[in-house]
Amino acid sequence: MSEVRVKICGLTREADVAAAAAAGAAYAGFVFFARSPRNVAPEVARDLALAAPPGLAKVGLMVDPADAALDAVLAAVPLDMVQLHGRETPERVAEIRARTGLPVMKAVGVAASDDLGAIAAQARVADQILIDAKAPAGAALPGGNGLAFDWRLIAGLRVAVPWMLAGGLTPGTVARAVAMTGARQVDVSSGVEAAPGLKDPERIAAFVRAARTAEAAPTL
Ligand SMILES: O=C(O)c1ccccc1N[C@@H]1O[C@H](COP(=O)(O)O)[C@@H](O)[C@H]1O
Repeated sequence: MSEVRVKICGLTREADVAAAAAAGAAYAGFVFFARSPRNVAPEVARDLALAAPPGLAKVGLMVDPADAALDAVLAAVPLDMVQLHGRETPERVAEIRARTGLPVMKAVGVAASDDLGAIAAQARVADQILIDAKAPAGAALPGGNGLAFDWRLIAGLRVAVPWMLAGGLTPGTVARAVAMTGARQVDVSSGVEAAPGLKDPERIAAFVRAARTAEAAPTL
């Protein structure tokens, strides 16, 4: 079985990009969302993206972006994928995919079994699905809250496109999350930080190691 692929999200400094690459991450995420402590201006993200070595895919995270915001980010930053973390409908996901010409990963928040239908609906148009913990009502951020959900809800789930598990993962929990869900890709932000927006290279390395040593349970 191939190794679990890791995305380190919310990178704000060149040293964090270097740490993600050195640890063996497959994806580096940049957040374009003003309310986030990980928000980066497009010009900053451009420098970070240019500092990323080949093989590290650059993902731009946006929340319900207007076309003008999308265009501004895409014009400045050499991205490999767009991550949509808002309330984008499947129709809007398809539109953004066509507009940007990039693969789109659509985040779906999960708190209960009722939330699982959205995964199948979005998988009809998105290139990848990010299964994240649903943000609590009134949360300032739709993601990046360091909260996990009940992984049993998605144990054995089949998704029509590649998917990634996110939500409150840490170096100490990621192996169990992979074993319980069968995830072959995982995404982390808060769990590898020294402070909001500042990654810790040792935690990044420990996370990637732990994710890769995890044995996934077979899907049902
Ligand atoms: O990280 C952020 O600040 C953020 C802001 C707005 C939407 C999503 C955000 N992060 C994404 O949330 C998940 C889970 O993060 P965590 O590990 O629980 O902190 C992750 O996919 C980030 O890509």
